[in-house]
Amino acid sequence: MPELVFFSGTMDCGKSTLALQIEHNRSARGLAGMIFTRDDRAGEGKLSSRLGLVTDAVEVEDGQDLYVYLVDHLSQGGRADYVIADEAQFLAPEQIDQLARVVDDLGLDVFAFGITTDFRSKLFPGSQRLVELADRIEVLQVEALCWCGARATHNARTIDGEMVVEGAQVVVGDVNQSAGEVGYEVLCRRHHRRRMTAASARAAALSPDVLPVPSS
Ligand SMILES: Nc1ncnc2c1ncn2[C@@H]1O[C@H](COP(=O)(O)OP(=O)(O)O)[C@@H](O)[C@H]1O
Ligand SMILES: Cc1cn([C@H]2C[C@H](O)[C@@H](COP(=O)(O)O)O2)c(=O)[nH]c1=O
Repeated sequence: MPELVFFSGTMDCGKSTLALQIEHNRSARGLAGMIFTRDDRAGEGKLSSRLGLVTDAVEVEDGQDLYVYLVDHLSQGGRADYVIADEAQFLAPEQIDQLARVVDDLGLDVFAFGITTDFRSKLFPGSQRLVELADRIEVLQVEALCWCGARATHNARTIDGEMVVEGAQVVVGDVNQSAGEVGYEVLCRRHHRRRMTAASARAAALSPDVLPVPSS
């Protein structure tokens, strides 16, 4: 039975790498994938992993009907044996419904990859719809870690290493950004709740309040 599978995890946990591996294994067996993405850091029409792999993809536009796109592609003689959708958190809920229809009416597997929650730990609308509709949700096995060593479950947005909680839901960016740029850091829930990033934890550890007082 074809399935809609949602591979989810924090930023930087290997989602795009897995998408590229699925694509590689299937195309090595002569299957043809339709690869969708939206706002990948590598630029328009790209699906990229931090391991350096990249492939071409169809850049999804606002209001684009993904079911109709596939039907048009197939009826013009194109092939599609399965579908990959990376950065699926950026898709509109209607586009997730269209992907579910691709599974049910066209009989294709759809593998969607994305983060579930934003920097305020609120669901992205596309991810919410995936949680509602997916046949299966797979949490990635390679755990990203918080600076404290615990499993990272949340995504923080940072400016100069400090966590921010105001701003637009969508700001394309990366972990390990340079000074002054909007960046991201993955944290465990405890440290996300306390807004404690690696930089603020380091600063707190160096603060005179917590330095050991020499005994006289
Ligand atoms: N230099 C490296 N050596 C080994 N693994 C790396 C290296 N850089 C990144 N990675 C792996 O790649 C993962 C990020 O992969 P990526 O597919 O870009 O993540 P995502 O799509 O989830 O944001 C990291 O969690 C890490 O496991
Ligand atoms: C938390 C959060 C992330 N984003 C953006 C930042 C990146 O461009 C992508 C996630 O990419 P990855 O391949 O999973 O690393 O999402 C955002 O726009 N808003 C957020 O709150």
